[in-house]
Amino acid sequence: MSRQFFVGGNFKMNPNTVAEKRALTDLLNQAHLDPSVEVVVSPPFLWLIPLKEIIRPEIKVAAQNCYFKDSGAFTGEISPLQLKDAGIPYVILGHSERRTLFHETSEVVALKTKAALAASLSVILCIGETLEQRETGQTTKVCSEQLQAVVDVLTEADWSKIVIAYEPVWAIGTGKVATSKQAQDTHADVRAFLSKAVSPAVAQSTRIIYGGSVNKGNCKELSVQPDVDGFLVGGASLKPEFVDIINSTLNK
Ligand SMILES: O=C[C@H](O)COP(=O)(O)O
Repeated sequence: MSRQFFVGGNFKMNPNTVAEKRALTDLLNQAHLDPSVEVVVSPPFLWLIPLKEIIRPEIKVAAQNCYFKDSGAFTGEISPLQLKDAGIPYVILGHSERRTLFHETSEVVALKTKAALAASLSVILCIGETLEQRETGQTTKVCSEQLQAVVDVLTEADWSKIVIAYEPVWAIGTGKVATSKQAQDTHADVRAFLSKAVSPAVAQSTRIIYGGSVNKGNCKELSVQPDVDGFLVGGASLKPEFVDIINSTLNK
């Protein structure tokens, strides 16, 4: 089964100025983008709706987080229903910055994933190991445990709206990209886990994308790996090279 290549731009807490926002929007609106690639950009909450209104229609937008309740006294949070009502189709959940800096456990990520799917959002579900965990041979175990928490609360049908982003923590924002072999091997392990824990059909159809220091220099080699179905791009998604990354599978 062929899986549509997916490129997400996670802007994180950027950009800060109107001029930078305009430059980024103009870049994406004017570039030639491979029409076969699903492109999703994820700005900070404040910019979600304005960006959605001015970005070319084939580019979708994603929130960078949401809570697991529909409404109520949860100061500072945004609910999946509010995102849905605002016409936001995707949400990123479980990013390592949320797990580390904001102490989100795999169980909380699972609750958020379940709530987002219940609100008919699609989810970019992030998993990944630290450097110490990789060096002690725990990569597969860590990724499997992070996924198992989500498997435990979902049905098989729910997986059609999930894109898994494998993002080794040691490669995020460090300039240290995983080698194409490291990425391929881990993606293959994640797919094998899905096959056992959910079903072979879900394993075959679920997109597993790579994130961590992706740039225009390394995207092509990563993109040809059979289990790499796209990218979640941080720093480079704020730069003109994001267009090269979106187009990385052209003429491959
Ligand atoms: O969500 C994106 C990842 O955190 C990757 O960020 P990066 O491309 O800046 O390393």
